[in-house]
Amino acid sequence: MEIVQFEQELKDRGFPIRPEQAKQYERYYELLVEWNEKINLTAITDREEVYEKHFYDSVAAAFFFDFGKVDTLIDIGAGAGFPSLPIKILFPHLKITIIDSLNKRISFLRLLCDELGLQDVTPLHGRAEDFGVKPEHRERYDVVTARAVARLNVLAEYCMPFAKVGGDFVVLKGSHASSELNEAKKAIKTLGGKTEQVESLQLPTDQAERSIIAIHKFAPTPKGYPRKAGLPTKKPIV
Ligand SMILES: C[S@@+](CC[C@H](N)C(=O)[O-])C[C@H]1O[C@@H](n2cnc3c(N)ncnc32)[C@H](O)[C@@H]1O
Repeated sequence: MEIVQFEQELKDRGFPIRPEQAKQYERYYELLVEWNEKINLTAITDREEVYEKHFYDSVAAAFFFDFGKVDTLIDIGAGAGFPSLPIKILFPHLKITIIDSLNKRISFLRLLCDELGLQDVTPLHGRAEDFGVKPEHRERYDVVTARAVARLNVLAEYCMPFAKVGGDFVVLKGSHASSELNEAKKAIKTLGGKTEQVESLQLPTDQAERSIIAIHKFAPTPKGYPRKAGLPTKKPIV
């Protein structure tokens, strides 16, 4: 989608952006493409595709979940910053923590936040399973986000431990959301969650189907979760 369409779509959805925010998205695009030549960040490098499949797709979570009402957000496996950093540009008050197991991507995120002047973003290198048992991160966040990291039953084990009781896990998925949700029912319940909302939308020009799933955390995650690094993938909760 063209930049003007991106801005218009956001405006139509109730999120008009200021010129400084438009500049932040533009600079994000430039740095993504520049750094992508040195380290593998994304397969998508065309400007219009990045605006639609990375920026628009990320901020679409805000069409259904009110990030204005929360303060702290952690993004698990954010890679080049998706979905949390396009959301941060739209909601500058958010305090963001990012965890990714690839250190080169974390280095990119640090530089990106400096260049874009994004405050209160803390990128951390490591695995979700290791951070999720640390008292300073466990059950400390209002909202946990993730996109394109793992199937939902595995992802729930990575993400749910970070959410406060009363907080939410907002996950961005493609067209397989309902089968993944079925498969993840037991994991979500075991980890203290309950699915509250599943919303679908189509990307405006690509027409690809996208889903946003909001899982509410109503009870603490039992102590044994997350299990040791690698186990959630090897033996998902079924
Ligand atoms: C396919 S990329 C998706 C990146 C981004 N969320 C997006 O939508 O473009 C998956 C990312 O998750 C990270 N990742 C995978 N498993 C992880 C784990 N257990 N803990 C932390 N990061 C993980 C990888 O390093 C990678 O950067």
